[in-house]
Amino acid sequence: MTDATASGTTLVVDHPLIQHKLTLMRRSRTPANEFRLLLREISMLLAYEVTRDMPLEMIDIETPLTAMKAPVLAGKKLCLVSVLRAGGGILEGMLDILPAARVGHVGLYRDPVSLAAVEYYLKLPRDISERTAIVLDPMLATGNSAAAAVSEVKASGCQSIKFVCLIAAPEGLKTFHEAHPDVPVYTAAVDSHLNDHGYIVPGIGDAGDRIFGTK
Ligand SMILES: O=P(O)(O)OC[C@H]1O[C@H](OP(=O)(O)OP(=O)(O)O)[C@H](O)[C@@H]1O
Ligand SMILES: O=c1cc[nH]c(=O)[nH]1
Ligand SMILES: [Mg+2]
Repeated sequence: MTDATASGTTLVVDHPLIQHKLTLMRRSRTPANEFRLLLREISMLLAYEVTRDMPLEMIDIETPLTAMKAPVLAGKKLCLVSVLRAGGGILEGMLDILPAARVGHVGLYRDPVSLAAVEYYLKLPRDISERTAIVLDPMLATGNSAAAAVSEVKASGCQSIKFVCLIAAPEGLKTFHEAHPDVPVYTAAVDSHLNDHGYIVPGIGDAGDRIFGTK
């Protein structure tokens, strides 16, 4: 499902396999090892969707039987940008499908009181301006972290950017699209709302804590 407003595009990847696996992730009793595996599997399926418009070119090859023209990926190469920590959970599955992609990292945590994104690390490939960047973070809650991560990628000169998450909140999508109307958001679900602490409801809880078992 695609929701395109004047201020930006949200694509909800509602494939039944993704929806089934997301339900298993949401359950509070799902242990960290299963949670990580499910996120990795969903990320492979999201990779399939976010790369759907990658251009192809024809090259000459030889099969054991004959010569033929066959399609290979053309044009801009990819850079996956993982928002630490929780973005690492999506990065693994994306790299399974896109092993030749370069990888950048943006370290951000959410100030628990102001809910502002605080940056503590940045490392992007030198040639990122020649690539399409796919920024990865499972949660888009207030949208502050996603908007800050994409601002860093833009500041590096990259002009072709997509954002991939697992769950987004309507409030955060509005904030994000207003800040970056040119960057489409791919998500497995848009949930109901944010609670008073900025957590997505019904959500999955704190993605980083659930991936790494830190709570
Ligand atoms: O949309 P926002 O309101 O900014 O919230 C989303 C951010 O919160 C989580 O990170 P967190 O700050 O918990 O850091 P962590 O990945 O280290 O746990 C999540 O992974 C996002 O980066
Ligand atoms: O619901 C939320 C909101 C922010 N960060 C998370 O990990 N989960
Ligand atoms: Mg966290």
